[in-house]
Amino acid sequence: MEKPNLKKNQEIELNIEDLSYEGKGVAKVDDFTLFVDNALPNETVKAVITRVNKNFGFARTLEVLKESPDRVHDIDAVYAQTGIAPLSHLKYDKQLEFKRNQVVTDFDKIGLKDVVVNKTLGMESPFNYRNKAQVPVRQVNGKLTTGFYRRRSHDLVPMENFLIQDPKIDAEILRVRDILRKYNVRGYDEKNQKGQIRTIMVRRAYFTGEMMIVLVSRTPDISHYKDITKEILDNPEVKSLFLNINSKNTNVIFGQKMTLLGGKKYIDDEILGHTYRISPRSFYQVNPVQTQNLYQMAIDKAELTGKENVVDAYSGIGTIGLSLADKAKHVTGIEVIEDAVKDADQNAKLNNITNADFVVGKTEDVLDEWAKNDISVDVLMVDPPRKGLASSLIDSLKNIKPEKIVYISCNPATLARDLSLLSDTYEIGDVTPVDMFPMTNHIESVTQLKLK
Ligand SMILES: C[S@@+](CC[C@H](N)C(=O)[O-])C[C@H]1O[C@@H](n2cnc3c(N)ncnc32)[C@H](O)[C@@H]1O
Repeated sequence: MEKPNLKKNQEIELNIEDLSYEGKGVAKVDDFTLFVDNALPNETVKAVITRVNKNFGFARTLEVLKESPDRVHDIDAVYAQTGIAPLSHLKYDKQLEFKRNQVVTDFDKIGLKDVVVNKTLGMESPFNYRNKAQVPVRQVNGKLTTGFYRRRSHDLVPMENFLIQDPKIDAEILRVRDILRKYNVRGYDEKNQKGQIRTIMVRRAYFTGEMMIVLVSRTPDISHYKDITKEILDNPEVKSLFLNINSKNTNVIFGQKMTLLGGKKYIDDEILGHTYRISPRSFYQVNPVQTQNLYQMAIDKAELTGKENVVDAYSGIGTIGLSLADKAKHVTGIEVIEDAVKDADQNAKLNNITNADFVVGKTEDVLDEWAKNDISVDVLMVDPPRKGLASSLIDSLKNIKPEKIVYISCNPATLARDLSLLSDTYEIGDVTPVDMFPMTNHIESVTQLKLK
């Protein structure tokens, strides 16, 4: 392939042919692929080239010259330029179609052409759903400012309405921002490694309204921190306030040191009628409405009769295992983060659940031990991170042979890979994508596997 003579900052007219996995328009210039922000298939756009790599490049739409009927107009184009809502310019029903098509494509690629992929289960109201915000903070024009990153950069786009977050979280971010401004606390200066606050994290429990705030600072020396603590806790919904110190030049949000400034160490929320305790570092699903739909679907696919030993692998704070405990003989959760396991143990007690316990460890290590010791599992629920299941875990599963596996996935590519590896031992049921992340390109799905 001859690389065309394209340069950064060059303006160019492009015909968009497809939508990439990341939700970018795909255009070809003499067979050279450009990924274009805020562009849809069948559109012609005027764009500016933002990067040229060896085999592909990136561009940003400046003007839509010929428009797709699938484009949405009433949402500010600024959202499509940031990583927070990269699909907000696409009609919602088309977003759901796009997500289903991605799953179909990934299954086709791996050779699982016969697996049925159902329609994506969407939301009735696909905005303001997130119960957690991690908002970057910078010093802009001499003021501590909150917003979101422009895509593929750390440039802050100042924002007050974040479109997909709980509006009470958006309001709280502005209130905290103003308190910090009042005491002359500075926003982070990434380039010069100066300034203080780099992120404000807010979690708001959907069912109880309790809020947790974590101020992530480059340095621990925040003057007036007692006044700041008092004013932040003046909002009676804020039940927990932490200061986290992260002095490294890194994309990882939290540093090692997490100090409680005021209130309690956790907040409580409810899912499917159970109460959960959530610590700042624990994984907790971000879309409360769809989480209940997702969990219910997963529990239904487990087809429990009350006699089963169930493993909830990648259990987080125990939400899936505890939601199904009353339908099983016993539940064992496996989770690598110790704090989350402590939360899970606490959550079992809080809900008077006596047939569930949780172990700290990697699922692949724990189940390898179980395979060696002939410990049986009737039903396995797996909800791994994006990288999917370790290959050693697939080997252990072929020895342990649970009757059923329910696979909750947040990455259709690794789901397809893992199901293909298990397909000699398991019958693969239909796959249902569940839209946990409207306006973004992220795809969650649930599948049932039955031992052949
Ligand atoms: C997608 S989250 C699911 C959590 C939980 N099932 C829920 O719905 O809230 C994945 C979880 O797996 C944990 N994790 C990551 N790698 C792991 C591993 N190898 N073994 C066990 N847990 C792991 C993470 O800490 C995280 O809590």
